[in-house]
Amino acid sequence: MAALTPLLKARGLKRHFGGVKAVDGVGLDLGPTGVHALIGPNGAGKSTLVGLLSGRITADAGIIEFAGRDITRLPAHARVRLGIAYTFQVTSIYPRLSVEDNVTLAVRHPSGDVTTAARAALARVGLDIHARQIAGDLSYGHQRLLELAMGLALTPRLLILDEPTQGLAAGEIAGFSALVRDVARDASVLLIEHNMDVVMDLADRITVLDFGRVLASGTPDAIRKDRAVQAAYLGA
Ligand SMILES: Nc1ncnc2c1ncn2[C@@H]1O[C@H](COP(=O)(O)OP(=O)(O)OP(=O)(O)O)[C@@H](O)[C@H]1O
Repeated sequence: MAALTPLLKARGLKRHFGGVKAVDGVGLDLGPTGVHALIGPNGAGKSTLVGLLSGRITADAGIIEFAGRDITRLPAHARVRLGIAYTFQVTSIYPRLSVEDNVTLAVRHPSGDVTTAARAALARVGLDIHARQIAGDLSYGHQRLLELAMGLALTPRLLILDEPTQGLAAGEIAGFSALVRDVARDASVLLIEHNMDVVMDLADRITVLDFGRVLASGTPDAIRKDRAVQAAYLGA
């Protein structure tokens, strides 16, 4: 994998908010497949970093390349078109619309058969039987699956999941993890996650942020053994 060109490559990314160095010189390589987890204490800069990668937040400095192309200044919608999908930390569905309409709306540029893509995405997360239901009536766990379907309908090359298991029951987490593992077979998944069991179970690689900087990056095993990570984050 190290010899392959990464799908996404970020170097020297910076974003400060007043005196707060939310992201302060971060480099990141994401492979074309697999799960890369982004972890770190509250306020470490995880959400800001994914905001920079998805284009919702503009960088003060640094460079982001996606599939060999400089996307640093591209707006978010153009990045979606290139294959970067993003699901939010809080549910972002349209509660009054049907499940299927939510997914159809998520596919912004209507080239190709949107309905087929929407149905395939719903089937993949197991919500096809709820397609006609009003999204706001779904259970919380199903709403999170709907969000995943909205991301998958874009057939992303990179899927960014911001705390996807937050608020899910243990049984739901197992199902969700299986799905993420399946998605990561042919796409890159960047997972922001506080649940360390989920991280250690799913991640091929982990990057640890602390105070807006990369504290460590490596395999789950290397991260678990890393002294600086233990001291700053894992509390071991
Ligand atoms: N729009 C903003 N304006 C001012 N400060 C901000 C803004 N966004 C983030 N910050 C600050 O930047 C730092 C990093 O925040 P960020 O949300 O990226 O961290 P995080 O690792 O995602 O935290 P959490 O795990 O709690 O979601 C924090 O100190 C936060 O208060």
